Amino acid sequence: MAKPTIIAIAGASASGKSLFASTVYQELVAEFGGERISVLAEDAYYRNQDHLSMEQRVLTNYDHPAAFEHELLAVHLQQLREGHSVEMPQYCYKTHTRKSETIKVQPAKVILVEGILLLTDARLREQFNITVFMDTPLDVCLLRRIKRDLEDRGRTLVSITEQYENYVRPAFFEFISPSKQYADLVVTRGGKNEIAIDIMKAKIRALLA
Ligand SMILES: Nc1ncnc2c1ncn2[C@@H]1O[C@H](COP(=O)(O)OP(=O)(O)O)[C@@H](O)[C@H]1O
Ligand SMILES: Nc1ccn([C@@H]2O[C@H](COP(=O)(O)O)[C@@H](O)[C@H]2O)c(=O)n1
Repeated sequence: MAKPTIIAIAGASASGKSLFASTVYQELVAEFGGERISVLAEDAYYRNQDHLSMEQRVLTNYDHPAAFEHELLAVHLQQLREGHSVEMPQYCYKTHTRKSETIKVQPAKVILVEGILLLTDARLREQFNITVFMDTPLDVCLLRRIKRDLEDRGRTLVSITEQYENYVRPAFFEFISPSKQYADLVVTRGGKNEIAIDIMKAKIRALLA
């Protein structure tokens, strides 16, 4: 197989990365089938915390680069680049650790990967051929994050606001926002920006042609 093109989609929490990646992925799978494009999530590479108590897990700063096993993600991207499948971990936001099952990700001509800190790590940046930054206003992200964390991640309003003030907002200014300099493409208005979705699909179609 010819070397794949790895496309990274970064940006703040709840900026629309997953929605953008999954919309592009699903619409292209409908056209080309599932064998030519794969998706990975940086969140799947949060460090395993099985050895910690629940009280300790809650105290982890999940917005700091140290929370991620980026070294494993870099190895997996390299293995996919070389045409090997990988076992991507699965993560549970309610237990703050990995599930016991993994998901097999097949090598493909185009690989999408999305996550908050992807562009902050030079080892990962080396692997990316195209980089995208979701530039959604932080107040919009916060409102979406509150709704999502209440509905999907088993959080309370108190825990969401404490985590946001202590970790999420500071990490945006320290790590995420400065990493925008590494983006080839900056997308405004989140994961429903249809023009940006069409541009990304057109680029991928050209790569798959
Ligand atoms: N442009 C948009 N308009 C309305 N809702 C959006 C938009 N982009 C994302 N969302 C919603 O906001 C939430 C967070 O989006 P998501 O793609 O999961 O963000 P991220 O992966 O960056 O954390 C989801 O519920 C998603 O459906
Ligand atoms: N146990 C965890 C792990 C991560 N988070 C938060 O998830 C955010 C990253 O995921 P997005 O889908 O929002 O990009 C990050 O900001 C962490 O704070 C968490 O709350 N708990």
